[in-house]
Amino acid sequence: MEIDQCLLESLPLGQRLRLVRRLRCDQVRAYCEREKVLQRQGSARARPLIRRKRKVQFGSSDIIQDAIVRHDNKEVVRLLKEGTDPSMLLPSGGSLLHLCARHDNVFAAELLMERGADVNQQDEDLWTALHVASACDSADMALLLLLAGANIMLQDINGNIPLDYSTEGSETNYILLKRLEENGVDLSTVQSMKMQQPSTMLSDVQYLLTTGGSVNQCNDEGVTLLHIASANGYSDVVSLLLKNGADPQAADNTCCTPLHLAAKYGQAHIVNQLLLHGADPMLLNGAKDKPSDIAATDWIADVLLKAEACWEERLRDPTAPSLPTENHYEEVNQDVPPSLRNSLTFPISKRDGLLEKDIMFRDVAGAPAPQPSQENGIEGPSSVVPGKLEQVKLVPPAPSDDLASLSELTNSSLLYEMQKRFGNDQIYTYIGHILLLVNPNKDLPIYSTVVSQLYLSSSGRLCSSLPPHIFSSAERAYHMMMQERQPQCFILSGESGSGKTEACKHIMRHLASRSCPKGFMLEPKMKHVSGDFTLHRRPQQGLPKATWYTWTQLYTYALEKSRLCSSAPHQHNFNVFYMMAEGLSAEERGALCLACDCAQTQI
Ligand SMILES: Nc1ncnc2c1ncn2[C@@H]1O[C@H](COP(=O)(O)OP(=O)(O)OP(=O)(O)O)[C@@H](O)[C@H]1O
Repeated sequence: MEIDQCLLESLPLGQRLRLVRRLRCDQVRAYCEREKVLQRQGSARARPLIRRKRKVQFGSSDIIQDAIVRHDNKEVVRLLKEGTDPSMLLPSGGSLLHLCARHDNVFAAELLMERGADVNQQDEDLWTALHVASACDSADMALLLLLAGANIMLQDINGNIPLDYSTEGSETNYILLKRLEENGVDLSTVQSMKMQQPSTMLSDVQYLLTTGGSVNQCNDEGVTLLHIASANGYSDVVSLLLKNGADPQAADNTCCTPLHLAAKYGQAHIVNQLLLHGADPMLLNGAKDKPSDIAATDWIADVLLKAEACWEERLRDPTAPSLPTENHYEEVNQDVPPSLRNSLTFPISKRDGLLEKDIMFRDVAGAPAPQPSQENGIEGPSSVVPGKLEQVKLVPPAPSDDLASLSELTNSSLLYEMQKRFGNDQIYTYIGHILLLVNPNKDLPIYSTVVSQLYLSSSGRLCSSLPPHIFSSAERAYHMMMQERQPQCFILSGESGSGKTEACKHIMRHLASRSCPKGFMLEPKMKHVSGDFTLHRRPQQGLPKATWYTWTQLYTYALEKSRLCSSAPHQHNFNVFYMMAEGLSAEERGALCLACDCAQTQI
């Protein structure tokens, strides 16, 4: 209904109001009609979508990997019978046999080898399945691989044979030594075989010099001979290169100098050599780290920090000495991961993976298992005995680490991935910046100081070669706090018993060791008093347990007392009550007035 404005103004007030009211009513009615039609159209469009069942389909390669990890050998047999390729390569360049060795699935390994899988297949770090079995101390697997003809002398890109990754005194170590003995190879032969590489490089450099070649030539990655020799610890080669004019400040494409690499890979003597030849300890690499920031050992970091102080002093006073005089070279090599000593000349970019692999698989038989958390859940870094080897098993990164990258994110694909990951002890998963945690309800060797240090980063960006972890979320929050100069807050939400308190302890431990690596104990301020924001509860029904971290203090606020006396349907009460109900004796229950039925009903 349309009204002429002039006509409207000419009407007396009472009529005008009635007319306008009618007009408004018409408008509202028309609006409601339109809404209804739109809703009908919307639901008509949505209905076929609901009826159409979505099916998530995975390739046979994913399914067989999953079956191997879960030890579902019937499934492995079925898939192989249906024609799944036993020699397929994994994204890491490894084979299904590597996966079997990683998860100690001897039966599946046998099946794969029967069907022609290559027992000596090497992954991109040149690890064979036997390297993996040795690192994981899987004696049965090592034996099987050796019986199937695995080459015990194959070297990885660091020149290490499987024996180098086995733990002295372990069964795997014994099997490997026995096999070497049977083949007439003694340890000195192995050693000299490994030493061949530096002498080959030395003679190559000598040849280059006699033919007038440049010692400063670099490859496509900007890596010079001095980078390679420094990273690998080839002292003689480094001396020769430096004597013949190699540039100690040469930077590769990631702005790393030979000093960065020597520091990072724990080559203490090379660090000394380079500093003596004028290498600048103040130069920053692409990640804005000085060599001292990425040093593999405290000793090297100390030497570099002293050198930095001298350089700074020299800027003020050019007559000051360029280097401190003391030298403790002999003390250092024990700290360097064995796999990184006596290494070969392989692309530098490869070496990061090896350093991490070495730490991931470091699993010392006889080494004490990680101690259960203290009452406050926070082991101060001071509690870690220096030099003690800790058990660490991180699962290598996988494409499913971030579910946000799945091409189709539905309930079923999400659940499938989470279940698969859980079975593989991958309890952490990203969805973008959110970290999902599935409570493993068992101790996993992924919270030691070594792991915490692995996740330290100078920029707050997650290292792509590390799997999702609560430490990386803590690290991110720390960097956000430093960048934005704003307090940061973690919201831990989940059902009772889902692991929020444990997660909180791990965050605290990481932040504590980051803020004071030399160690201090935090006050036990955490108390199990609060309720939590559960997954099922709407925000107005309960508030999240909120935790603020202010360097040394952790406050846990109990904001949800209602959960004690009036649980909503399908909601759990506090975990501790279920434990009490199950674990307390009749007397103890009586003393706590829990004997009657109403107490049971309460939980
Ligand atoms: N990351 C983990 N690794 C190993 N065990 C864990 C982990 N997280 C939780 N747990 C186990 O689950 C139990 C319950 O976890 P936690 O107390 O953290 O749950 P919660 O969510 O804080 O529970 P509530 O809401 O009742 O306080 C722990 O006592 C521990 O045994």
